[in-house]
Amino acid sequence: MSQSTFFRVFGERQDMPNFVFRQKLHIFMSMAENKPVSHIYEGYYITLYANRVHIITWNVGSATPPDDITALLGLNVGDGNTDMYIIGLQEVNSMINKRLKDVLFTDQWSEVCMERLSPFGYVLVTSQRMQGLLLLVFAKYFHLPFLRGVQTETTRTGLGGYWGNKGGVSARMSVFGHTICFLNCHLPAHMENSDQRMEDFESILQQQQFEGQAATGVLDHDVVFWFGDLNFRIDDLEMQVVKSAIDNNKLSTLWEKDQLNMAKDSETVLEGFQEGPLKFPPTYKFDVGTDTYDTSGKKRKPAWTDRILWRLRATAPASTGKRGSISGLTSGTKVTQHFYRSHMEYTVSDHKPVSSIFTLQFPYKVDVPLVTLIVEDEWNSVADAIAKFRLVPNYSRSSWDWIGLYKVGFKHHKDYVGYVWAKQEEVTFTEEELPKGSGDFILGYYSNNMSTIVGVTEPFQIQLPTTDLGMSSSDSSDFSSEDDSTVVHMKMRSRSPSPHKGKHRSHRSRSHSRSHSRSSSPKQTKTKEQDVTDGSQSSTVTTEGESTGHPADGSSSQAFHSEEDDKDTAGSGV
Ligand SMILES: O=P(O)(O)O[C@@H]1[C@H](O)[C@H](O)[C@@H](OP(=O)(O)O)[C@H](OP(=O)(O)O)[C@H]1O
Repeated sequence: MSQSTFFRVFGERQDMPNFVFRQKLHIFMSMAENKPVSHIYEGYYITLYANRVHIITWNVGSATPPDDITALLGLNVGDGNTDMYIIGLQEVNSMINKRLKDVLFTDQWSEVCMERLSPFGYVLVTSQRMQGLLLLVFAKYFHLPFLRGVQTETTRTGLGGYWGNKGGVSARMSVFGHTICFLNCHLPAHMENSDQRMEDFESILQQQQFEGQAATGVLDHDVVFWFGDLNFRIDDLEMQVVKSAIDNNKLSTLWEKDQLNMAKDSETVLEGFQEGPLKFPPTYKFDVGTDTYDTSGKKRKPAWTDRILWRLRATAPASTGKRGSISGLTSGTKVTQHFYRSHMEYTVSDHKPVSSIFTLQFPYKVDVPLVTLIVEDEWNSVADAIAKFRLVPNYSRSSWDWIGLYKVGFKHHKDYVGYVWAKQEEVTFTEEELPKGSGDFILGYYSNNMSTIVGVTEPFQIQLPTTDLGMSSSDSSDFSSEDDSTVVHMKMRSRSPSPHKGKHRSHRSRSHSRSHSRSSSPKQTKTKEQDVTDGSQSSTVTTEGESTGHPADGSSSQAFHSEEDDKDTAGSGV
């Protein structure tokens, strides 16, 4: 690649010194050939591998979700470049009757978040609930194959560790090969409990241990985001002084009395944690339905109870970057905070939500999918409804792996239109089982051993002539013998509108490798699971018992849980 082409393609500065160009080109070429790049040259970051993460924390005070959370999610102002949404809530209504309902159905907060985010291409990666604490992790659907080793943890610290009204819930994963942990905490309330808050935080860190070789403790992760209702208060200052500072926008006078800021100087457990400046007024405590600080008999002093911090594994001194952003540098990963703000317009709770947007920059990126799916750009007839797939060597395959057909705008991996067991490298979707009507769809390959989608296609259009659909079976819930690679057409659960209106984009597989062969006629599949091994790639196959359920029920996932479960996949470099 010539220097001028490199500049044009990657938008790099024309006046880049030649030696920097050569270093960057070297990194780029190494990555293009899937060679890991283990170090950074002279402090120059290649800017290709940035992930934008939007974090929200909100003590919702048992309220039902407000009508519109568009502004909270920044969907009205965003440029669509956010890769992940992390939503940490506290005090989600967990009265016993509500809790039972939430077990049977999705809770209202998860539902409203999925409802708003799915039309923009975000799917729920994982969620964890512990009484009032709820953590939701969303990502653009095409990132799913690169979010691996997803695990969650919960720790109760209420009533001496027996009650989950206080504590922490976390989700960890490797994101394009870099380990990240998101920890949502609700620490003890009240002014006098600052030490207890620190003790509980330490206890949460100690107790939360994940499986696997890489990053077993929260602080072992390359990046940790710690957020929640941390409940720290403003010491010493009288109510009137605090309120006057808020009214006169003299917030800096309150910073040094903020208990969390003060604890940073003395508590070793807080070493390395960084936080942006608190330029928004304290987010606690408000009269519900207003922007007025507490007028109740409790007369709580305003405080920054709701916080978002981050930590890089091997910390270097924080530096102030361009445009006042805060940066840190370690292990080749860089975190830049863009916003740290509150949302005063939300009044359903006695707390205001707080949000922050971060860019994570990585010197390299593991972005080779474990499974590459290949489909036609358009399915205009039933004969087009074929998918082929290739597995990377050492992929821990299961005979319960399946390929889901998803309408673009789907909410989570179970929100499929239909599926086919992935028993051989070419699978067909029969006429009866194709979705009715037209639209943009993707295929996702679900790994039973990893409990996640490990390969996706780009959107393709299904638009079948009505005659093709005329013979559709009225009973779409039937399914055939498991020996057939047969799509089971499921009733759509909680479907969302597609963000793509009409315009078809011609894509096949989301991967580096784009070989686009397909046979002209659908192959009838009768392969038994023991024969599934792809001769050219020697993938391993886990052989289990018979399945009678649909894949989302994970009929095999408990009884036949592979030892490889939850590991960052072999051969993935994660
Ligand atoms: O959720 P829990 O575990 O029941 O804990 C309560 C919660 O932290 C409330 O925010 C707090 O009210 P304030 O925010 O008004 O302090 C209340 O204090 P209280 O007992 O003084 O009402 C706590 O008991």
